[in-house]
Amino acid sequence: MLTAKNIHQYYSGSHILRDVSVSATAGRVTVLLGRNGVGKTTLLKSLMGLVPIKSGTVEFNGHAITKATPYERARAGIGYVPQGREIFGRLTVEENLLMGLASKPAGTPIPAALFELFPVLKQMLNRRGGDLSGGQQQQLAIARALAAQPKLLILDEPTEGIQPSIIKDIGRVIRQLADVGLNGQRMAVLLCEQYYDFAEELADDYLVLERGAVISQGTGAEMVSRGVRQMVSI
Ligand SMILES: Nc1ncnc2c1ncn2[C@@H]1O[C@H](COP(=O)(O)OP(=O)(O)OP(=O)(O)O)[C@@H](O)[C@H]1O
Repeated sequence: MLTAKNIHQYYSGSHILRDVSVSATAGRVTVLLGRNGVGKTTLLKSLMGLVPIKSGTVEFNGHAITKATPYERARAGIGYVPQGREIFGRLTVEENLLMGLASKPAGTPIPAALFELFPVLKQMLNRRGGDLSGGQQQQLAIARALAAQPKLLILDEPTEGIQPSIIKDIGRVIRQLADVGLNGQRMAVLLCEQYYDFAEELADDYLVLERGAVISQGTGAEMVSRGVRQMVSI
């Protein structure tokens, strides 16, 4: 579904991503791990087109999207949940969800399946985003990215600052999205995560970044034998 090859990225002269290749496949959760500041967010932003890559290629469903704008990538079927959630605090939950439909024709409804995944959002439709707890905001951010029914969901550290019970719910949702999708179509999930146990439990595939380069990758089942926990521990 998504294939990115040989990505190099720089921020004002510093080499941030070094020849990174990554792919994501329908029905599978691919986990991106690495310590603070190794370039994980930069990689996800590059895949979403939020920062232009210096060199390398990105293909989505067989089409080159290397030069596509974030809007075009959203229209092509990529959903993005940014680090820190970026909820519109003054807008209601419903309005936040409608923002997720910006790439769809006017009048496209919010998929009812979202409220089955996150029942709490249904009860809070008229509350302001800023009045929700951190965990509820994270659920809202995921639901907003799902509103346009993407084929690939990219999540940047969805467990950051979230209480354990909601982390469990989010983990269940991610598994369900990969296994059966929102409406029966299995999704590809690319998840950047610092919380190792959560990552290991969900990973069908993994890759580890260190100083902008991939130092290990394989299937989720190989994470223990390859010592991935030690690679990312501080
Ligand atoms: N806009 C920017 N301009 C210049 N340097 C940046 C910018 N954004 C990030 N960096 C630097 O690029 C490197 C990679 O940052 P990035 O946020 O991608 O790392 P990360 O692995 O996601 O870290 P974290 O886990 O802390 O979110 C860091 O050294 C960071 O300081």
